[in-house]
Amino acid sequence: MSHGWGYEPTNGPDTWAADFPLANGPRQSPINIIPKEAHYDPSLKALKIRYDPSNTKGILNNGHSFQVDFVDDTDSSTLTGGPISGVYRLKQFHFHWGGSDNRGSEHTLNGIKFPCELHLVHWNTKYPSFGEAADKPDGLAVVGVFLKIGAANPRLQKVLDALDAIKTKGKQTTFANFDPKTLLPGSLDYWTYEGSLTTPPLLESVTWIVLKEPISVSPAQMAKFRSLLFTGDGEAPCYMVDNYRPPQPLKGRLVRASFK
Ligand SMILES: Cc1ccnc(S(N)(=O)=O)n1
Ligand SMILES: [Zn+2]
Repeated sequence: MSHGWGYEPTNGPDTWAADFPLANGPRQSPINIIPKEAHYDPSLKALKIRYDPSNTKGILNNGHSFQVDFVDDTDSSTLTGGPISGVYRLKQFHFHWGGSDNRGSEHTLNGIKFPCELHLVHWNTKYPSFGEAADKPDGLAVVGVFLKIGAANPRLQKVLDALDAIKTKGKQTTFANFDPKTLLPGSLDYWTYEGSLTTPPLLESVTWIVLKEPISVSPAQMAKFRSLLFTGDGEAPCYMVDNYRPPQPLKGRLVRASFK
């Protein structure tokens, strides 16, 4: 029985191309961002992010990360402006992190890894649903935020306090009235490029919007991320760590900056 994809040596990023040939495609993510090689584009608009905390639906351990899901049947939690056209609706947010503080992010800056990276996933409402949008070249927009070791971040705590209830794969619990905007840094300056989902099916449908300014996370808070399990109840436990894909070839793509 073929095991599913994951982040272990036997099923990790270097093996994904076997089942997901897009892994070697022309617009794969993440990438290493080299700020000096990014092109300032004065035509890029400011990001407009409006989230309604009452859209928060729940929190789930999906066996690869954990995600906070949002009701997306109206335009009440949206991303507009920035490099995108039209209205994109918030679907969920999740994180990627390392087994220690020297790794964990998917995007890197001048080759530097952060301990963690937040992804806020949005889909283009020109399509009827996330599922319909997910395989279109302009279907998704993901806002990426780096987490940097520093003071404890009080805005993360409500999310981290919910993790005890979703320790194993498949567990979910209620999670309500959370405003993901509180997780964003003060500056919304960003880099943007055309890329893909960073986990299978690796669909090349994502306009990436990576914020320049990180938010803080403490070592103790990172330990909380690492307390989750990849494995389900009754399976030999495997801690959920190093759930990140390394940077992929740029293949001639332009990385634009919204700031000088
Ligand atoms: C919803 C979803 C699926 C797969 N991968 C991603 S990611 N890591 O590119 O944001 N998001
Ligand atoms: Zn992600």
